[in-house]
This record gives sequence, structure tokens and C-alpha cells, in this order.
Amino acid sequence: MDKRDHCCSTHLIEGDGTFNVAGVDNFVKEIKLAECGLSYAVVAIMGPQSSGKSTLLNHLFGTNFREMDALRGRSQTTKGIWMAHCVGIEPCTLVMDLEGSDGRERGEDDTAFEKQSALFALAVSDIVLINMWCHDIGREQAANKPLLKTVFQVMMRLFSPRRTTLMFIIRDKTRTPLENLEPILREDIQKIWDSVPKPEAHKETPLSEFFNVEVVALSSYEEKEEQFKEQVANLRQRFFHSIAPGGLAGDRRGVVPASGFSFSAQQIWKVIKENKDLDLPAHKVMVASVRCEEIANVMFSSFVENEAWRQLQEIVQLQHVPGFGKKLTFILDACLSEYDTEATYFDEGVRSSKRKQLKEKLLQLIQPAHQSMLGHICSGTLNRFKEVFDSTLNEGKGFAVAARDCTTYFMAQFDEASADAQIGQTNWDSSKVREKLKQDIDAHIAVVRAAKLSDLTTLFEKKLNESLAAPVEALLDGASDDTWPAIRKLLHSETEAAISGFSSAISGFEIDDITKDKMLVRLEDYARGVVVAKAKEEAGRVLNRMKDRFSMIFSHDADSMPRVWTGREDIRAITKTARSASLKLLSVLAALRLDDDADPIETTLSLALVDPRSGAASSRGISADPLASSSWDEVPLSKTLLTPVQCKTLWRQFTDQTEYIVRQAITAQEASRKNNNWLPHPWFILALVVVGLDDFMWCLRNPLYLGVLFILFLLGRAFWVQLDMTGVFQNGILPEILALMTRFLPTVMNLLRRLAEEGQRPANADPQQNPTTANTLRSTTNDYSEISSSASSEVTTSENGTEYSSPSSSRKVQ
Ligand SMILES: Nc1nc2c(ncn2[C@@H]2O[C@H](COP(=O)(O)OP(=O)(O)OP(=O)(O)O)[C@@H](O)[C@H]2O)c(=O)[nH]1
Repeated sequence: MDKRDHCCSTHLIEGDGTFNVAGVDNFVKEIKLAECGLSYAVVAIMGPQSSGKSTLLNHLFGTNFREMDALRGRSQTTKGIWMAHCVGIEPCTLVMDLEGSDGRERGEDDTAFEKQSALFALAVSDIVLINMWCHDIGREQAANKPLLKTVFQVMMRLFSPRRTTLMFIIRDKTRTPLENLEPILREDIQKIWDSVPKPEAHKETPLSEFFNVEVVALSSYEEKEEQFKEQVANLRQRFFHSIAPGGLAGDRRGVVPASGFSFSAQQIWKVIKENKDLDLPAHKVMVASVRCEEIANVMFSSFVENEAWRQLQEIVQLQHVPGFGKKLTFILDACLSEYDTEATYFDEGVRSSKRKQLKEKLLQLIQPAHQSMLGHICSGTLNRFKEVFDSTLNEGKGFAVAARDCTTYFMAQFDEASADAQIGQTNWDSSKVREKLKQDIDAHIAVVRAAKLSDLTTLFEKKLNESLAAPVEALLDGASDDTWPAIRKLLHSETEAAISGFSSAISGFEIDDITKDKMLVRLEDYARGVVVAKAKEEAGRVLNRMKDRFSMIFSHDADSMPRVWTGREDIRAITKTARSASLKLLSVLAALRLDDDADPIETTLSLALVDPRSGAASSRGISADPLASSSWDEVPLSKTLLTPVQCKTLWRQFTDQTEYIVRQAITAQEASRKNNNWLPHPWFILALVVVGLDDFMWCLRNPLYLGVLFILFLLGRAFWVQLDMTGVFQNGILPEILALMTRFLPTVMNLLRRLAEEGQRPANADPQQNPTTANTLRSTTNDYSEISSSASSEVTTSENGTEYSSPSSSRKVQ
């Protein structure tokens, strides 16, 4: 197997100058270089081609660099730069085998790669071994002189922050002791150093400031192998703990952390290839910046993929997660700690700045989850507040106290929960969410408060309605002098009771005095409003009420028994009483009297409607009709239920619509009288008196006389009816006798004509169409014409919106 395929070595830079990125990365992973931090050393070897460099390294570090086969002659075996991991040396030591200088393969003039690789070795290594033949010491044309010159020249382009160890390995040492050779060598080195042109800043800088020069002599491997191996074994000891102070790689300034080695070497080679000066301190910062960025990105990705975080993120979308803050703090801490560990050896400024950026990125990532968590806390707290608040109110606790206690308790609960959700690495402020929760709680309290107060108000209004509406209706229906005092008393007592109950019911709300007074006044107004509404309602149907009352009184006796019209009743007196009672109803409902103020309405109505011929009304005359007005004296419009004009119209409708009842009663009374009258007709009695019983009997015996008497009776009766004698004599006897004389002749003529017509009509003609009969009935009822009014009524709308129906459409009282 090719020894170069061994896993612990790699071709770092190929012969054509290509940096083997993938190979180096694999190599670094293989030897776990990244875990070494700063505890590693890099050794490089330079020297003429085929000078036994690979042989020395393999014996010194246990590597497996390809060595030239001695039998095949001296030719180039190492091309470019190789790197291997030293076996069994602590700390981790990397060794680079450089292509030999002054090689025939590249030609005499091609020294570019030689310079580049020398500069690379100086920039990357802690120890540079310079392999040289013993016989070259002191020689003017020594093979190592151009190499040393190159090393010193390129050193000027390297802003090195540390001293590199230059270890000269003298191969094939002779019998001349090293003590004699070393000064000659150092003198040679100094000469070369002095001959190298330096920049102004380093004109006087001694070689020792840049290099720690060491000299080691080895016997020939080919001729004295045993001695060679022994000397190499001794030399190997010097590479143990080489990074300790005073060791070969003791100056650790500017060392790139092991995890950045690959990148650093790559960048250095890139700069060298571009033939630029190499600013190692700036390079170190650049490497730190790139590597810390890389580490931060890896940490961020691993956080995103972290199973614990993913679960937490998923659950918190749906529900409250107990211990959210602690869990997330732990995951974040682990992530940042890992970053710290990885980036610990890089430049502190760069490291901190990249850590800050990583933390910001992580916090940005987790913030939505934290917000969700606060949202759950907020909504959960609000919901529990609502439940507890409701149950506290149901337990009977005062509203204001319950609201205060619950608010304090649940705000504290929120504070506790939000502290639990707080992430250690942040100082996120939850005050806005807290403020929002407080607003939500206050809004809920306000809504519940308004609802409770509304319920209470409705309850007490309902109670007032129940305790006032029906009793007031009953009181108004029973209209009497005591109606309004009774209503006032009822209103007062019920209002007092409601206010007292309402006051104690709202005491727990801790309402300020002004608002409370307003609420009580509203309740008081409501009670008054119930009475006013009921009074208006009753006023609107006063006509029916009046008719009902009239009908009730007219049709029932003092014992509330239905009347039977026998003829002995005084219909006039009964009618008057019933009308007075109805008028009382009208006067009671004409105005609101809730403030104990007397008014003249009843007197005015009585004088104007029941007894218009007496009192003030008649004395003032027709033009001073007290009801011809739309307002009452001493009664404001606000308290007027029925205006005088409306009362007058209502009264007219009332009398019209009740006239029928009176007529019926009169008819019934007449019929009853007729049925019960057993005396002879007055004419008969008069005839008896005038002609005496004998003559009367004679008349009865003589049919002719009887016929004449009958004709005379019929004529007399006809005259009586035609001349309307009953009505006539009501106006006085003398004037009517004169009037009769003027009407007598036309009446006789009319009578004769009608008798002639009667004689021609069929015997079974309709008796109802007989005007004589009708006139007879009219004359009978004429006595009561003054009671009823013939005024026709019309549809009238009162001020309070009540429609008064015309007699034709209104319901007749039966
Ligand atoms: N004289 C002498 N020859 C040696 C010594 N060590 C090794 N050699 C021989 O030198 C030859 C070259 O050996 P390498 O180790 O391949 O030399 P190198 O410097 O690595 O060669 P390149 O990689 O091609 O530059 C081999 O034949 C070795 O046997 C030594 O100490 N003295």
C-alpha cells in the first residue's frame, strides 16, 4: 500500500500550487485537530532535495513520508507540501514535508514555489527544521545558503507576532565536534541575515528577535544508522511538550486555534500565491471572524434542529407550557455554551461580537414562542378571572370588593406566570401584555357591572310596574273623589319601597353619590311614568269606561240587581245619577293630579254638561262656553289628559251612545204600564160622567147612536194626533189655541184626504207604516226629548291620540 494513502498524512499543497482543501479537512477531522484548541504545534522541514528530510521525519515523528529508494539514485520524491500527524507526541504535533530546494526538476530559475513554500512554512509553523549537509558549513557555495536567504527575505514580508524556532539539522556529521561547527554555522547565518535587505523599521532588528536558532548534528543514516536512530530518539524528546514556556514552540502569540487551522492555512497560501504581504495579526482576526461565524451558524442550525426546542415551539402554539422560561433558558444556555467552547481560542473581540450576533438571532427565533406563551398566560388568566369573579359574585360578595380582590389576585397570578415564562438570557418586558390583561379585566368588570345594574334596574322597574299599573287602573276605573289621593299615596309608598330596596341592592357597587342619586331619580321617574302611562291609557278609553259605568248604574238598582222596568221607576232621576257618575269618571281622567294640586275641572264639567241651564255657565251665556278651550284653567298642559274640547266631544258621544239605553228603558216601562192598566179608558169615564150611565146604556142599545159615537171618537182622535195636541199645550194654552185655529181648516182637509186614501188601502196594510201609530209613539216619548241630544258626532282625535268613534260605529250598550 502506498504510504501516502495513510490516513494520518495528506497532500497539503500539490506540486502545481493547488491547496488540497478537501484533503486537509478530512485530515483535520481524522486526527480530531479541532478539539486541540491551542494545544498543538506545527513543524516544517526545509532543505535541499534528497537530503534525507523524509527519512529524518519518519524516524523523528513516526510519520510515513515517502523516502527515496537509495538504489534508484537521488531524484525528487516530495512534490509540493505534505502534512502528517506525529505519532505519540504530546501535544498534537503536525509536521510538514516541503519540496526540496534547488531541485533539478523545477530548473535553476524557478524559485517562485520555493519562496512561496518557505513563506508558508514560516507563517504556519512554530518550528522550522533546516536540513543541511555537514560539509556545507563554512562553504561559500553551500546548498543551504540560497534557502536561508530566501527564508530571511520572506520573513520581512511576514508581520510575525512571535519568534519561530529555526532548528538547523546538520546531517552526516563528521568527527569535528558540534561545539566547533556551531559558531561557524551561526556566523554564516548572521552573515546571511546581515546581507538580506530589510525594511526601514527592521534595519537594526537582530536575528534573535525573529528566530530562536537551534543547531543539532546527526550521524549519517546510511553509514551510522544506529547512532543516527539514537540521536533522533534524543531529538524526539525535545518535541514533547514543545508548547510549554521555554519549549521549541513556546511562543504562542498569534497561534490560530486548531479548529481554524485548515481555513487559516488555506487563506495564508492564497495570500502568498497572490504575492501579497502577510499580516498575521490581521489574518488571525480574519480567521477568527470566519470561524466564529461558522461556529455560530452551526450552533444556530443545531438549535433550530434541537428536538427539545421543536417540541416546545410546537406545544406553545397550542397551549400554556409550564416551566417554559426554564426549559428555553436551558436549551439556549447549552447552545451558547457550545459556541463558547468551540470559539474559545479565537480572538476575544471577534468571538464576543459573533456570540452577541448568535444570541440576537436565537432570541429573534424564540420571541414568537415567548409571545405565544404570554398570550396563553394572558387569556388563561382572563378566563380564570371571569370564572372566579362570577362565582364570587354568586356567593354574594359585594361587587366592588369582589372586582378589586379578583383583579389583585389574578394580576399577581399573571406576574408569577410571566416570570415563569421569562427567558434567562433576556430582559423582555411583559408590561404591555400585563397592561392589556388589566384592560381586558377592567372591561369585563365594566360589562358585568353594567349588566348587573341593568338587571337590578329592570327588576325594580318590573316590581314597580306590577305594584302600580293594575292598582292604578283599578283606582281610575272606580273614579271618585279619593281616586287621585289614593294614587298619590300608592305611588309614594311603592316608590319609597323600590328606592329603599334598590339602594341596598346597589350598595355593594360602591357607586358615587351623584350617580347613585341619578339612578334613584330615574327609578322615581319610572314609577311616576308608570302611573302617567296608565292614566293616559285610561283617558284614551274613557268613553267606553263612561258608557260602562252609565250602563252599570242605569241598569242596576242600589243592591246591584238588574232593574226590571215596571213603570214606577223615575227614569229621569236614574239617568241623571248614572250620567253624574260617568261625568265623575271624565273629570277624574281629564288631568294628572300627582302633586296634590286642586283644580276646577269637575265643577266646570258639571256646570257645562250636566246642568247647563244653571250656575255660571248660563249666567255667562252661550259665548262663554267654558269647554270651548284647549286648556284648563290652573292646569298646565303637561298634566292635561283630556282638554275641555275633548271632554265636550266625548260627552256628546257619550250621551248619543247611551240614549238608546234610556229609550229602551222608557219603551219597556211604557209596555209594562200598558200591560198592567185595568181601568176603563179616560174617554169612557168622561162619557159616563157627561151623559150618565142611563144615557150610555141607551146609546149601547141603539146601534145607530153607537155608530155615530164611534165615528166621532175616531175623528176626535185623528184631530188630536194631527194637531199634535200633546206638544202644543206644552207651550202654553192661549198661544196654542190661536195656532190651532189657523191650522184647523188645513188639518180637516188633510184628514178627509187621508181618510179617503185609507179607505182605498187594503185591509192588511203594514201597521208599522202607519204614521198615526208612529206619531203616537213619538208623542209618548216626547217628554224625554230634552234628555237626549240630537247632535251628530264625528270622528275626533284627542290630544293624547285617542280616537273617539262616531255613534254609528261605536258599540251600543245593551
Ligand atoms: N548520506 C546520507 N544519506 C541519507 C541519509 N538519510 C537518508 N539518506 C538517503 O538519502 C536519500 C534521499 O532520502 P530522502 O529521505 O528521500 O530525501 P529527501 O530529502 O526527502 O528527498 P526529496 O523529498 O526528494 O527532497 C535516500 O536514498 C536515503 O537513503 C543520511 O543521513 N546520510
